[in-house]
Amino acid sequence: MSKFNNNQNLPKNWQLSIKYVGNMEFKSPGLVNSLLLNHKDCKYNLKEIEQMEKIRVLENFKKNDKTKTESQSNLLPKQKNHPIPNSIKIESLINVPKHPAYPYFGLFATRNLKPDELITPYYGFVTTVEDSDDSSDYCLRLNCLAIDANTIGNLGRYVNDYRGILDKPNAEFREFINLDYNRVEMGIFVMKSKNAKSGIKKNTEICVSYGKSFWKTRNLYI
Ligand SMILES: C[S@@+](CC[C@H](N)C(=O)[O-])C[C@H]1O[C@@H](n2cnc3c(N)ncnc32)[C@H](O)[C@@H]1O
Repeated sequence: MSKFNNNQNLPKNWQLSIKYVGNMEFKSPGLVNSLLLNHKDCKYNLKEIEQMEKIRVLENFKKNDKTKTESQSNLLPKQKNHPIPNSIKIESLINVPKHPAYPYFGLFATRNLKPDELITPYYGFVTTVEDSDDSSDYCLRLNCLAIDANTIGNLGRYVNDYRGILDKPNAEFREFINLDYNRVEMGIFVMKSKNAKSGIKKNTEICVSYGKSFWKTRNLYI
């Protein structure tokens, strides 16, 4: 067991060299202010806030999948941990040599996921964009902040890009408002669709698009 993950329930196939977190871990406490809806330093304007989906994340996950909340010590005051979702799992690709992310991991659905459903928030180590590591394969922008799940993260860090796996992405990164904290977060959502039959079927890999610029800097899929 690594020094990071003592006394914690970890998702199956979680790599022990990575610290599992059920919430964002801010480099300094003040950074959260730019995400807080009622804070003077909030970086989002009223129109942007109005347009974002508002979700009571803990309630949502407890209701859909009967997940339990874990406790953890090094969070900001009043932060609870997001439960490990039961609706997704990390799968090793060690026996899938044709998979473009072989021999590492991918994120898969353990039940049918509905169109537009929040699959998981994306958590990791949060810094300003200036302080972030450009070369990280796990780094996402959230306005003036960067969430890097390279060494600290949750299940979201295992989502692969669709290229070479699916014809098109079945999920997407999207900002939303987590009403548990009244703050903006980044989430992985099932693609929206008017067709109730779409969504993501059980045991399918969940794949987003990282965007062309991600691959351009890595000289792949260009
Ligand atoms: C956020 S990680 C995804 C999880 C990663 N597969 C793992 O096991 O940790 C991003 C990295 O996964 C790999 N990857 C993801 N999607 C890929 C794809 N479609 N083709 C090739 N490599 C991919 C690349 O190495 C990329 O830099």
